[in-house]
Amino acid sequence: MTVKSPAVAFDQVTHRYGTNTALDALTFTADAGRVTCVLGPNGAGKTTAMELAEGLKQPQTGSVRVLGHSPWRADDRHRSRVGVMLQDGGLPGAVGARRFLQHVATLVDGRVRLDELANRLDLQAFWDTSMRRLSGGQRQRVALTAALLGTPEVAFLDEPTAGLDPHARLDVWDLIRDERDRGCAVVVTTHSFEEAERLADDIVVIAHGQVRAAGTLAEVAGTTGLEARYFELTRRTEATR
Ligand SMILES: Nc1ncnc2c1ncn2[C@@H]1O[C@H](COP(=O)(O)OP(=O)(O)OP(=O)(O)O)[C@@H](O)[C@H]1O
Repeated sequence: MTVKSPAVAFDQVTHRYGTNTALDALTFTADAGRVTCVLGPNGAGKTTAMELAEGLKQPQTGSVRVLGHSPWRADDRHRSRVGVMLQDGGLPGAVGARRFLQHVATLVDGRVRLDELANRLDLQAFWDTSMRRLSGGQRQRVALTAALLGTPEVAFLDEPTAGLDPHARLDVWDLIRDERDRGCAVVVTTHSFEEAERLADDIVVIAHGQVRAAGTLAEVAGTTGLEARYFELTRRTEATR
């Protein structure tokens, strides 16, 4: 029997900003064909972990592997297999969504997908408005489309539904499930228990740069439910306040 290696693997990853330890021997995996939701309080280290996996930061200690490669050293071919939605969007302000996404589509061979995603996320409603004039939720949908245009094998989505209205949130959840069902490893950071419960196959709870729990949703939620378990795992003590 062959054992498939995980799509994403953090092994004993420590990352410091000066004297501040953002990640402390962080170890977890995420698999193809599953949605892995990463939960944790503000400052827990989620974005730092995502940025390491996206190849935007150089690892200091430990190993990060995505599709078997070190993301920091990865070439263009590797990058084309990975979709990234950053927390701040990173979108240009002056152009409209249509021009921006058409440009991205030519880079990742995603012209056919652009029509599908634009329909599903209702982008035509603001297609030609310059991105600086879009609402936060509209920009989120453009950023998500850009991340998925290339039909990636791994997608890192940093709080993909933050600020979305309830309809848009359902559309995004459906889309994420379909990405998972076609075999993509989808890694989602979120502060929403509802989102994690409705979307996640697997859960990773991080606090102070360490994994406090990892496993299937049922394993992590246990008998008390995800929210109660989360508060138990990330409880603030006087020493950490
Ligand atoms: N560029 C940076 N320079 C210095 N410290 C940083 C930098 N980026 C993050 N940090 C610190 O690293 C720690 C982890 O931050 P990170 O952004 O990874 O957390 P997070 O879990 O994504 O938080 P949030 O839920 O608020 O997005 C925090 O203490 C933060 O202040």
